[in-house]
Amino acid sequence: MRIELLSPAEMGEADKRAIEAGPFDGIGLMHNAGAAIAREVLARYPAAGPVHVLCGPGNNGGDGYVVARLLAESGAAVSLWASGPPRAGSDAAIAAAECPLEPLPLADFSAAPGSIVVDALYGAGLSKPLDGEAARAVERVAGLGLPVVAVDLPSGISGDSGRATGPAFYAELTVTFARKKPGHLLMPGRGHCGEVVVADIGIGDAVIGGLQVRTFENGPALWLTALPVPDVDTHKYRRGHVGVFSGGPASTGAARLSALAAARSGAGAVTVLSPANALMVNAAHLTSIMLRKIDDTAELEAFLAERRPSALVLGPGFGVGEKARDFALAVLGAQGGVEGLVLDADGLTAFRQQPDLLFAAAAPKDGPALVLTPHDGEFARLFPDLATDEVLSKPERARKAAARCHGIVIAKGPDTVIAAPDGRAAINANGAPWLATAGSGDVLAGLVAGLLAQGMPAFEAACAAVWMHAEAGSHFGPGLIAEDLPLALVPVLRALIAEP
Ligand SMILES: NC(=O)C1=CN([C@@H]2O[C@H](COP(=O)(O)OP(=O)(O)OC[C@H]3O[C@@H](n4cnc5c(N)ncnc54)[C@H](O)[C@@H]3O)[C@@H](O)[C@H]2O)[C@@H](O)CC1
Ligand SMILES: [K+]
Repeated sequence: MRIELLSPAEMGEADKRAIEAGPFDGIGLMHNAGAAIAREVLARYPAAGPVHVLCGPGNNGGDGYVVARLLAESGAAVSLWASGPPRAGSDAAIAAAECPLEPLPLADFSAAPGSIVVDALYGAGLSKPLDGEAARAVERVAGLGLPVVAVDLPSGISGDSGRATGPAFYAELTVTFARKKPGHLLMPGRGHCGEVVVADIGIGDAVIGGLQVRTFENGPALWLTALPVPDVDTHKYRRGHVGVFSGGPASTGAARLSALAAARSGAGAVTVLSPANALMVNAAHLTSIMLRKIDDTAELEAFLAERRPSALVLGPGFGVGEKARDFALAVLGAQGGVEGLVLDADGLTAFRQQPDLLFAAAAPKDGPALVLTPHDGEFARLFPDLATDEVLSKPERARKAAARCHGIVIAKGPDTVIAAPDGRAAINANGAPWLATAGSGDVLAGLVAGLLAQGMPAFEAACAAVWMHAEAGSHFGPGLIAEDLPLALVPVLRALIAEP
């Protein structure tokens, strides 16, 4: 698996352990890093004009000296601009000494149109916003519209959080080492990186494996083996039964979108649980999906006992209030059979005054799994302190929220993060802007429930649902509305199930 995302601290540790393990020492790794970047520059810009390499004072700058030397050796016209000499005795100082080019002061940086910029100012060591000559260099490069190849990370972007606390380069290509970092996938970092290439610089899989990394890029490698595939002799109720709570007569569509998605995900049976006054509206729009009247907790408990649904969705179009809270707590307190509850939209907002009530109900280990699917606004309603903590990255926020609510948190957005109470987190990177459409979240909630109902573990189910949902949206593309999504899941599922 190469889906681990290394924080800058973990990457530093990987460097250290790789050096201890050999065969490469620090300067050896730096030579490999520089060579990988030079190779990409030569391959992608074969007819390039002059290349301007901007070097910072640390080891990111060290990589830059190697790139400048190798490009010059290959016959390219190279200018070297440095913010100052590297620290004596560092690997960067060795790389600078090996580079025959005379560095020019970064403060004087200028370049003609048609040039290429290699950004080796700051990488994993970024500790404060870019200012002074580095900030001016970012401005000049942007003003000239020059293509930028970033070494490790575009300078100004945090590898941990993807945040830009000040000016930052916009790269066309970012070449990073061993594994991606969270900052390559989190916004706004992802938008600054351009294409991201991961170069092997001699840090082995065994070294990475020894780090016990808890952050991953979301993709099939993370959950494919847990994806439910029906046995030949299966029965519809063995494929899981999903119940989706419907809102009143004027807001039933959201529940049906969830129900359809649950059905398309492979759940054997799906029932829309409707208040009496919305039964006719729901009945007029449902065919293979079943319908049952539920107006109060007693009717809900009877349904849970008789029909033994394996997962439920509460929230889409449901309305905010006591009924939402009572139903959610009744599901979480159900004895046996219920694998999970997906709480979305109104189901989340309903607990804004008393989130602890919800979190306590999800605490028992043998109870149904809780999956929350908040967008930023809903997240802030349930976890106001975490939402306003500017120090935390999005994965750290989601992790803390997951631990607090004893459930899986799907923190939605262009860089959706899925986190588990045990500290695992996955960052989704196949999101498509087409998904920003009304009802898209209802489909996601149904999809999670459909996978949960088929026995997929909650973290894996949440990760798989987010990825498949995004994949379906990207495949469909322009014109997508939420009604299209359940059917657009079919080719995505087919391709996954066909994978060896
Ligand atoms: N042996 C190794 O450790 C290897 C490191 N590599 C490179 O080394 C980089 C990390 O090197 P460093 O840890 O030296 O860190 P950087 O080169 O990113 O930063 C160097 C130093 O600059 C200072 N600094 C940070 N942000 C600043 C700002 N905005 N303005 C002014 N000064 C600032 C800090 O004191 C920081 O330690 C990686 O990104 C990668 O490019 C690669 O060569 C692979 C091998
Ligand atoms: K950089």
